[in-house]
Amino acid sequence: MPDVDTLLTDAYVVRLPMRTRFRGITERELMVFRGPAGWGEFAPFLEYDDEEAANWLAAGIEAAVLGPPTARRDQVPVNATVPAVPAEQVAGILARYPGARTAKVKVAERGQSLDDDVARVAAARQIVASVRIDANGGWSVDEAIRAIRAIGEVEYAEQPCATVPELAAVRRAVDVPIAADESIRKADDPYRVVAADAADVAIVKVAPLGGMRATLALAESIGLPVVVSSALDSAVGMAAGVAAAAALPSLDHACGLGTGTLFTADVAEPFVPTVGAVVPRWFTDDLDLPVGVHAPAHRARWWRDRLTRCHAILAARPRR
Ligand SMILES: O=C(O)CCC(=O)C1=CC=C[C@@H](O)[C@@H]1C(=O)O
Ligand SMILES: [Mg+2]
Repeated sequence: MPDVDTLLTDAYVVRLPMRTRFRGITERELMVFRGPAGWGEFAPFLEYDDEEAANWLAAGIEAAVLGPPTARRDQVPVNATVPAVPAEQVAGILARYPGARTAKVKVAERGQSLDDDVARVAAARQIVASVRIDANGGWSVDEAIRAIRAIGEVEYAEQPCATVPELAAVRRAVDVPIAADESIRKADDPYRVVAADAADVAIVKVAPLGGMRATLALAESIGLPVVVSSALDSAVGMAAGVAAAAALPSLDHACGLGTGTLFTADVAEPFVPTVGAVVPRWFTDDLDLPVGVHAPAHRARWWRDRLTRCHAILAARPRR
C-alpha cells in the first residue's frame, strides 16, 4: 500500500453538481488521486464513519495501484436510474439513457406517498420494457408487501426493508424477486442474506466492498446473480464499476452504472450509456484530471484528513 504522502501528492477534492436531488444530496463531494496504474477514487458519503470509509479507500488504492482486472466483455448493459421525482419528470430522465431497456425507480422516499411511487413506476413502464424499484430500506414489512402489490410486476424490488429478517419476510409474502443492496454493502456479513433466504439478487458496489477484485470474489462466492451498481461515483469510480462488471464470468441483469448522467459536470468524460450500455475504459496515469470542479480549500483539507485516518485504519487491518 502506498504511504499517505504518496497518495496525497496528486490528489484532488471535487464537488460535482447534480441535475436532480438523489439520495438527499444535490452535490457530490469526493476525492480522486493518481497512481501508477491510473486514477482512483475515494468517495465515501459524508456521513460515513472512518471504519466504513476505509473500505472505499481500499477500492481507490486498488484502482490506482493495480488497475482493472481482465475484461470478459466489451460492453456492460446499464439501467436508467430514476430518482424520486414527480411522474411527469420521468420521461425527461429516461431520455438521457438512449436504448436502456431497464429503469430503476426510487420509491419509499420520505415525505412522499405510495400513490407517488405507483405513478412514477407507471410512467417508467410506459417507456422501458422492464422496471425495478429501490426502496433503500424505507418500508416496514407490512408497508413493503402492500406497496409491492400496489406497484405490480417488476424485475425485482431492491432493499424494500432495512434488515435481513425483514427482507426474508417480504420475500416469502410476495411474488416479485427481492434484491439486497444495503444488506450486502453495509453488512458485517454479506452472506447472511443467503443464509436467511432473504434475496434473489445481490447488488454489489465496488467502493463499499473494497475494490473490483473483492467485488468479483464476492460475486463468485455468494451464489446469487449480481448487479454491479454505482455508488454515485465520478467517472473515475465508475471506470472501476464498469471494469468489475466487464470482468464477471456471467452477467444476467443490466447494471446500475449509468449514474454519470445525474451530474452536470464530472472529473473526466463521463460514462454515458448509448444503446443501453457503457463501454469499459480506464483513466490512465498520463491523463491530467480533474477538469474544473474543485471543491473549496476547507473541504479539501477535510478530505485529506479523512483519507489520512482511513489509511491508518487500512494499515492496521490484517492482510487478507
Ligand atoms: O443502481 C442504480 O441504478 C444507480 C445507483 C444507485 O441507485 C445508488 C447509488 C448510490 C447510493 C444509493 O443510494 C443508490 C442505491 O441504493 O442503489
Ligand atoms: Mg440500492
